[in-house]
Amino acid sequence: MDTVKLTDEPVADQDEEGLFGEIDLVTTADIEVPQSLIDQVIGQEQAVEVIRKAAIQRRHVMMIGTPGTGKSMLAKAMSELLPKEEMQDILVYPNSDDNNNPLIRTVPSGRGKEIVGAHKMDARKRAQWRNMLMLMIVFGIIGYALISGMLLMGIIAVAFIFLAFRTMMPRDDVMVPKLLVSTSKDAKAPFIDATGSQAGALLGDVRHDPFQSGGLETPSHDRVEAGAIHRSHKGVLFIDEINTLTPHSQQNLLTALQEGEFPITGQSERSSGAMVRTEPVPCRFVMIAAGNLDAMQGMHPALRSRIRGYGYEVYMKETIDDTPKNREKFIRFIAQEVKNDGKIPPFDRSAISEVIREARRRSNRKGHLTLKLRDLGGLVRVAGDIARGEGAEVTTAQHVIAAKETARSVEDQISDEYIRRSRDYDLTIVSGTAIGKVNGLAVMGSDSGSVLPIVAEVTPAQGASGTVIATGLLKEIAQESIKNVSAILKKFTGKDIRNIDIHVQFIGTYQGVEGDSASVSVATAVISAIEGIPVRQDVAMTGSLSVRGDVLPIGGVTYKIEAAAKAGIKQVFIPASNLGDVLIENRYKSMIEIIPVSHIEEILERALVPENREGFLVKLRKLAEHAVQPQKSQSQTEPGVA
Ligand SMILES: Nc1ncnc2c1ncn2[C@@H]1O[C@H](COP(=O)(O)OP(=O)(O)OP(=O)(O)O)[C@@H](O)[C@H]1O
Repeated sequence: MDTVKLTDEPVADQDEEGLFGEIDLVTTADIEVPQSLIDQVIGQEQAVEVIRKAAIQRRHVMMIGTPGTGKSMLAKAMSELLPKEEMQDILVYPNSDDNNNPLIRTVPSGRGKEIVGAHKMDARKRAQWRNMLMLMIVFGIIGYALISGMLLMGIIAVAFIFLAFRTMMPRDDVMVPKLLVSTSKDAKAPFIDATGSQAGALLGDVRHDPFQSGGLETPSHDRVEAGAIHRSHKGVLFIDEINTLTPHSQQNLLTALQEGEFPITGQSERSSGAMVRTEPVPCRFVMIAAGNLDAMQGMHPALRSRIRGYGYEVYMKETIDDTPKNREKFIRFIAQEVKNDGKIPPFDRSAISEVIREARRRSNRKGHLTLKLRDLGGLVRVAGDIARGEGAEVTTAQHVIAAKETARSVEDQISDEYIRRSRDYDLTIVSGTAIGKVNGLAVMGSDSGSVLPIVAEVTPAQGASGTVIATGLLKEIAQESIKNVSAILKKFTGKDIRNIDIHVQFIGTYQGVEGDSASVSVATAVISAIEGIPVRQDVAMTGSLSVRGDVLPIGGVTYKIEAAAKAGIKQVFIPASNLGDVLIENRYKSMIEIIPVSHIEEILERALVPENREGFLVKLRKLAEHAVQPQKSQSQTEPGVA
């Protein structure tokens, strides 16, 4: 069993040669940033290929993946790639036969404004003519009244005429069509983001009219509003988190996709707009639906089937291999973010190295770089802002390191706060020994670790046979993993656990425990409780456990080790197969010793207090020797034991 020495050399120095390979640059200003959006996409080659194909054929696409991996960027890029089409303006006209069924007309791009302008001009002329006529009549009456001395009668007649003109003559703007969707001739295909839209914003709406009579009403065609599906006519309609749309909206969206046109009606039942329904309005858009895996479950099956039948589904990658070619792309990514921001100074080689190191760290996987580039872009911008604030010409590694401190996730900040609180109340003890208590490790959110104390207690069985009772906010996999621990207990304690109930408590699990990475800690805590051997509290551990006691890899190892170091833990046991994933910050390296392990026995040997463990270890070895003979047949039955 080895402990791991991590050097304290700044990474920029360690890596710089290998990191930049053939690339000759002083700062990111030397890197050329591609013009088109699709060429700016990093690491999602498969998605890029799908988008290119789908654009040529005008197919729909569903992109599933983690937020910030470039889904909306690809959707925008698709609108740039769509084959050039004649754009159309959409107009809505009053219908003299049925006021509640406004008419829809499409005209070539740019004509819509001209038509509405011409109608308005006409209406203005008619209004001027009418006003002139009214003035002439009024002056005539006043003149006659003055001559004939019937002034009072004259005033009454003028008022009557005025009212008659206002209420009985049709209003001139009533016949002016409304420009529902306006496009310009040279514009690219529209890109409309309808994420989180209510039914009205998505499918169009007709506004309510509080004055529905007496000449004060607004004509129904004037109250019609286009929806995102209409505004994206001949372009791209992007909907992220598609599962958040109501089933009713999804059903209507499906109809719009199938028909290529969709009438607009008032979406609120109580509004006067609900009585209005236009002729079908064209909406031939390409839909890009996006979301994480949950989105697929919440999606209307018919809508999903429509996309599958007439388009592509693509899964967004979360990491890419850490190869020279991919690192080159990452350098270009930093250059892109700097250029797109426009205000921050370029990054020098040391700053680039630091960002790439962070990309490795955030990938949570050995030999990989993260593709959650929105977050990484955030780090680039914060580092740039710090450099700019200092008036620096270039952004350096120091600025990136400072940015990492500033741009910490809320989970990370909460985790610190939790560590402080648990110290105040002695919830997490990082020194001395205790029976049945182990410092486990957990991940909060996606990038923050925390120490998770686990306590076990053994009592005589209440029922016919012993049970394992776990408390704390445990999700399904965590519950399952605890059941599996009983197989280990039989093997490692040699005791018949039918006569005992084992209680396991996860302390302070406000966020809930997912996954089975606490199973080594549970096993150690329970063995300690059953055997009455104290566990060192200055150690922490993480790892999944096979029913045979092998320690299996887990996620988030870097963040877990950092959390243990922050809490004051001196040694941490991690699965040996996770060793390559460890990319902890330099400042933690001298604070903690990392011990890779392959089997629970290695943990027990180290974590149980030496004075008390010898008898147990001798027994353990004997049990292991016994187990060698029948191991083959036993291993086939073990997985069923829980
Ligand atoms: N693959 C990528 N290549 C280059 N830049 C990227 C990539 N992914 C994300 N980015 C950067 O992150 C920003 C945000 O990404 P984007 O909005 O496309 O993510 P998303 O997957 O749509 O996330 P969400 O689902 O939360 O909307 C982009 O504008 C871009 O600057």
